[in-house]
Amino acid sequence: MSAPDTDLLIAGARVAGGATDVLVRGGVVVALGAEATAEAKGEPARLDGDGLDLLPGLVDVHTHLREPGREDAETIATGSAAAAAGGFTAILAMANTTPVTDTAENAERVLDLGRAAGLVDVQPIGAVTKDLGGSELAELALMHRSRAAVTVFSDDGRCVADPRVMRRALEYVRAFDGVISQHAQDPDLAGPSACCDEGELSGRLGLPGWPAAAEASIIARDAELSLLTGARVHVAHVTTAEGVEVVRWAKARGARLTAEVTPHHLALTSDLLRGYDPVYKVNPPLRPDEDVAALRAALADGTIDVVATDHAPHARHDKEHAFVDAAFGMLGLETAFAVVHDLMVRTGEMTLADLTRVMSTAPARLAGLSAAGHGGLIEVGRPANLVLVDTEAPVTVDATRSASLARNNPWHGRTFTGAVRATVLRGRITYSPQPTTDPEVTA
Ligand SMILES: NC(=O)N[C@@H](CC(=O)O)C(=O)O
Ligand SMILES: [Zn+2]
Ligand SMILES: [Zn+2]
Repeated sequence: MSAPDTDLLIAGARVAGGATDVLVRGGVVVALGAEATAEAKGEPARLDGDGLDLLPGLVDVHTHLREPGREDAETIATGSAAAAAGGFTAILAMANTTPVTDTAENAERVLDLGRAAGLVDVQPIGAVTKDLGGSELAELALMHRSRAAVTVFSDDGRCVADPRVMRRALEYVRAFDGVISQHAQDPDLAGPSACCDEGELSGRLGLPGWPAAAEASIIARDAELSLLTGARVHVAHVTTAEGVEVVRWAKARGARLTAEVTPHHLALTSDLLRGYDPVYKVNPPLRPDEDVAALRAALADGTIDVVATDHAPHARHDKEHAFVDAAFGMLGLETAFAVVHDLMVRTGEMTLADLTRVMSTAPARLAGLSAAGHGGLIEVGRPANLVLVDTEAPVTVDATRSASLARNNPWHGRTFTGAVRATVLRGRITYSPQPTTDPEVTA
């Protein structure tokens, strides 16, 4: 997507603490402070940053867009709009579409659809195995060498359970410093109908569960395989205290292992399943209080590197079923900033700079998007991928008003402190609910 012709002046926002003006031209930050206002040409588009904080655009390493295959649940365009509304400037699209993103051609198609939508950079994730089958490796190197330049691979939705397949995949991606994002859950440790945390509650609800050991054992195995191969492993959606402990141990041993947590696993507990509402059905499942507390502590102390949404849109007729029959997954792009800010920053467990690290800088680095101008500092010469946030504003989530096509939103009716006021992709305003002097450029 080309940069807009007019300048963009973001006036008076706090950048790393101090209020300043930021001038964007040709998609790049060209001046900060007094120079920004002085140098602005003609009638620049304006964003009023008074009382707001300007951060590098958020980056999500775990998004499910349902295109191709399930455009009734989400398209690349609607998912991109949800991402922009959530303050994201780049998202990684998971491979579990129909067809699966397991070839260079399929990856390029996702990339091109993302560019056509033009609201966020959509970077395809490649499947580890053909058709997510778990046995035969997908075209890893071809996907990497394609225009899509795939560096993150995942069979997410499924665990790469076979250790020999995981080892071979790691050996392949090590050649170009790729990374495998693992849905860490041993399928042999739970029946095929598992749908909640295995524990006291699953017994009471009469639902089959996944034990924490199913997560921890795969993380431990993959840490060993990372040490063996020298390749990078990323643990998708960690959910248990045991899992966190294994991540800590793996890092202490020097494994090239990173880990992510979702906003919903940081905020919601398995108690919510008492009402059998399928909106709370997600894979891996919501866990009890002790696990949630361990996840928050691990995010705050840096054991968990990134927050990722695992945005998983579903059509109504797939989600609105009896609990056991409903699809797994919940929406997350539009609410991630509010939830994480409210839970971790407003409470004092993290600073806004920490949030920027876990939601922008670290995910950008993980996905190899730093060079493309995601994450990192707001400084002259850097691409203007930015988000303007209000850390004081209350936001009440209304599931009926969403840029996403889907409505499986677990946050409906909840109020959080922290709102996205505008998102900027290479100087273009991709989301802005507030009036600007140039209404033409508002999304
Ligand atoms: N998170 C989910 O519950 N569902 C995901 C798959 C996944 O992330 O494992 C989906 O594709 O719907
Ligand atoms: Zn998953
Ligand atoms: Zn997922």
